[in-house]
Amino acid sequence: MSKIAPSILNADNMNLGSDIQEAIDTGIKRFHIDIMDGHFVPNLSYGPELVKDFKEAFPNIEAEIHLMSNNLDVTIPAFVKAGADLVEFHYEATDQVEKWLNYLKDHNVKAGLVINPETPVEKIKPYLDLVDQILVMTVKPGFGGQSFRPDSDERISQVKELITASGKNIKIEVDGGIDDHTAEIAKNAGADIFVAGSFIFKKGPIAQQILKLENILV
Ligand SMILES: O=C(CO)[C@H](O)[C@H](O)COP(=O)(O)O
Ligand SMILES: [Co+2]
Repeated sequence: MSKIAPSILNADNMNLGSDIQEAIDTGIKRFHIDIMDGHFVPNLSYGPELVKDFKEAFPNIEAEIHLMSNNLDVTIPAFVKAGADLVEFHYEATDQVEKWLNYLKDHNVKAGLVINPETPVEKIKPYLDLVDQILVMTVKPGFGGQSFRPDSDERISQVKELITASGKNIKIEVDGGIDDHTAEIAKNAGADIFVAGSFIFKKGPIAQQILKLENILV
């Protein structure tokens, strides 16, 4: 299974279905859908209708929701109802992390916890029994096309150590500024899943860009 989760944020909105299909044709099984609420981050993106349409069009492909919202009472139930396969929300967005991780488990949706670059890595420790995935942000959330932060490899290694010590099977995902150079840095630090947006959708033919990443990640 591909370790790459393309972020559609920088895909061509007027040709979104065909951009997604082109990526699927290379073997992609999961897409990363960035939800920005204009409040937790200073940008706006998609709503639950997009996720519903995605699942209708591509029922066998995973929709991973990166929820950049602090209005979780509204947004988590809405994206669960829309058919999300995995929802990852920010540690920084709520003081009810445990409640929302349990909500996702109760609804048979995989649960991820996201940490921003400034958040101490140890903050994830109390939640390792409840998560399927930890997303280590490698840029400040809110915009595509930023540069991978140079302290990211150390943070990924620290998350890896915490997960190994816990004995749990939790995936580490990285998001922000991933290309065929930074993917290798993140991989060597212990990342399992690689989100890439502008590298896949803006820097060349989609299939060719995915292949460049696959070659690094084998
Ligand atoms: O969560 C995100 C931004 O907040 C995006 O997933 C991320 O930025 C991907 O885009 P790129 O690969 O262009 O950095
Ligand atoms: Co994202």
